[in-house]
Amino acid sequence: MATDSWALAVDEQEAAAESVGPDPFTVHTRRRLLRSRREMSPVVAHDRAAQSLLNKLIRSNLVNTTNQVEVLQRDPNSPLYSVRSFEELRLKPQLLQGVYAMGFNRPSKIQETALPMMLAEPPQNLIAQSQSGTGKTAAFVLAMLSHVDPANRWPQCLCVSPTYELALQTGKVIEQMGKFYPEVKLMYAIRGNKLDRGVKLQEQIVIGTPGTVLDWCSKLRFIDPKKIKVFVLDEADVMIATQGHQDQSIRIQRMLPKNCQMLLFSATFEESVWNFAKRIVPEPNIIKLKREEETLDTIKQYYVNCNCKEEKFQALCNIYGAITIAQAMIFCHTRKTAGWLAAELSREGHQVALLSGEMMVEQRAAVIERFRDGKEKVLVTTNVCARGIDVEQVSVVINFDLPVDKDGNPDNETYLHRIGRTGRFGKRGLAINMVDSKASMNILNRIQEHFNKKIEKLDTDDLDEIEKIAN
Ligand SMILES: Nc1ncnc2c1ncn2[C@@H]1O[C@H](COP(=O)(O)OP(=O)(O)OP(=O)(O)O)[C@@H](O)[C@H]1O
Repeated sequence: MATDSWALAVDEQEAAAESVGPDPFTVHTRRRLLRSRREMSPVVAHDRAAQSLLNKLIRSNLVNTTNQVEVLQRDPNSPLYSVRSFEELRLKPQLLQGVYAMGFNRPSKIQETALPMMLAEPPQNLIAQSQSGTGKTAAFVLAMLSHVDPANRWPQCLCVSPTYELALQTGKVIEQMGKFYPEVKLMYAIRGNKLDRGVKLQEQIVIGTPGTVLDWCSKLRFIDPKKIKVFVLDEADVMIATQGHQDQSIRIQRMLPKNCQMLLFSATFEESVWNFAKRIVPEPNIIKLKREEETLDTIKQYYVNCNCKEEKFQALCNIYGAITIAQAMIFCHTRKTAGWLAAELSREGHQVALLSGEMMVEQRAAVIERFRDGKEKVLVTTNVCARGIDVEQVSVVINFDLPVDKDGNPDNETYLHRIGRTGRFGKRGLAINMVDSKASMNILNRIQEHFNKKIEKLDTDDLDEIEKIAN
C-alpha cells in the first residue's frame, strides 16, 4: 500500500514513544473569557481581525498590505476562498477571540464548508478532504471546542493523530484557539504521559496517538468512551491504511456511543481507503476534492536531472547558491542517505537538522521545535515528517529521493503531503524533485500523470534560471 514507508515510520515512533519520560501535559488555559459577542461590534471585530492577520503576515514577509490577503481569500478558485466571515459561522465569542488572536481573518473554504456541518444539530458525521495547509486542523479544533460542555468535567471530545509530533502540534492549536475559553481543559494521551491508576480524567478534550488512547479507554479506563460526543481521526487515510492504527481506531470507535459524531480529515484519500471510510462512518457528509484540485497552484513543481547522489548534492548546492531559502525540508528515502546528506550540507556550512525514524520521540519533537523556531534552516528527514507538520517559513521542499512504496511504485499520497510542507495557507512554495535514473524518471512521470500536473524541468547549472523560478 502507498503508505507503507510512512506506516513503518509511525510504528517505529510508537515503539520509541514508550521510553519518553513523564511530563504533566494538562493544559490549564489561564485567561478569563473576555468580551461577549454583544460587546464586539462587527466593525471592531473586522478591524481587529484584519490588523492581527496583517501583523502576522508582515512579520513573516508574506504581504505588504491587507489587500493582498483579501485578494487571496476572494478568489473563488483558491482553497482559501470564503464568502462568509467567522462571525457568520456562529462561533462562541470566546472562540472567535481565539481565532482572531491567532491572526485569522476569514475562514478558508474547508472551514467555511465543514464548520456548519460539524456544528449542526443533531450532530452529523463528516469525511473531509482538503489540500495541505488549508486549515483542516483549525476546522476540527473549532468543532471540538464548540461541542464541549465545560460544566461537565469528563472527556467529551477525542482526537487521534498518527504520530506523537502531530498530536503535540494539534494540542498546541487547541491551546491557542481555546485561550479565551479557560473552563475547557485538554489532556495529551501520548505514551510518555503516565497517570496514576484509577484516575478519571476531568479534561473535556483528549488528543493522542491511537495506542495510548485505546489503552486509556479500555485497559486503564481513564476515559469513559460512552461519554464521548465527538471523535476526530486526523490524517484519517493513514489511520485507515496502516494496519495497526486501523485496528486500534476501530476498537476505539466500537466503544463509542452510537450517536457520537465522527469526523475524518486528510489531504489525501486513496480510493480504497475512501471506500473503507464510508463503510465505517454512518451516513457521512462528504467533502471530496477532484484529482486535479489536489495539488496547489501556489506550489511550483520542478525536477532536476542527475546521475547519482553526488550530482544531486551538487544540484542542491547550486540551488542554495542561486536563491535565498528561508527554510527547507529535504526528504530522503532512507536514514542512511539522510544522515549522509545532512553531514555533507553541514560541511558546506548550512545549519542542518536531521530527523529520522530511529530517534526517540522526545528528541524528534525537540528537533521540530528548533526548526520551527528557525534555529536550523534545513531539515533533512525521511517520510517520518511528511505529514501535517506546519512550519510557516518552509519555502522549499526537496525530494532528494522520490517517494515510492515497498514495491517501488510512486507513492502519490506521500508526494502530496511532502510538497505540502511548503505553500502553507496561500504562501508560495517551491517543490524540487531530484531524478537520478531512468527508473526515477519513470516514477516522476507517473506522479505527473496521476495528478495531471506538469512538473517542469530545471537546469541547476543555469543560475539565472533558478533565480527566475524563485521569483
Ligand atoms: N482561516 C485562517 N486564516 C489564516 N491562517 C489560517 C487559517 N486557518 C488556518 N490557518 C493557518 O494555516 C496554516 C495551515 O493550517 P493547518 O495546519 O490547519 O492546515 P491543514 O489543512 O491541517 O494542513 P495538512 O494537510 O498539512 O495537515 C497554519 O499555520 C494555520 O495557523
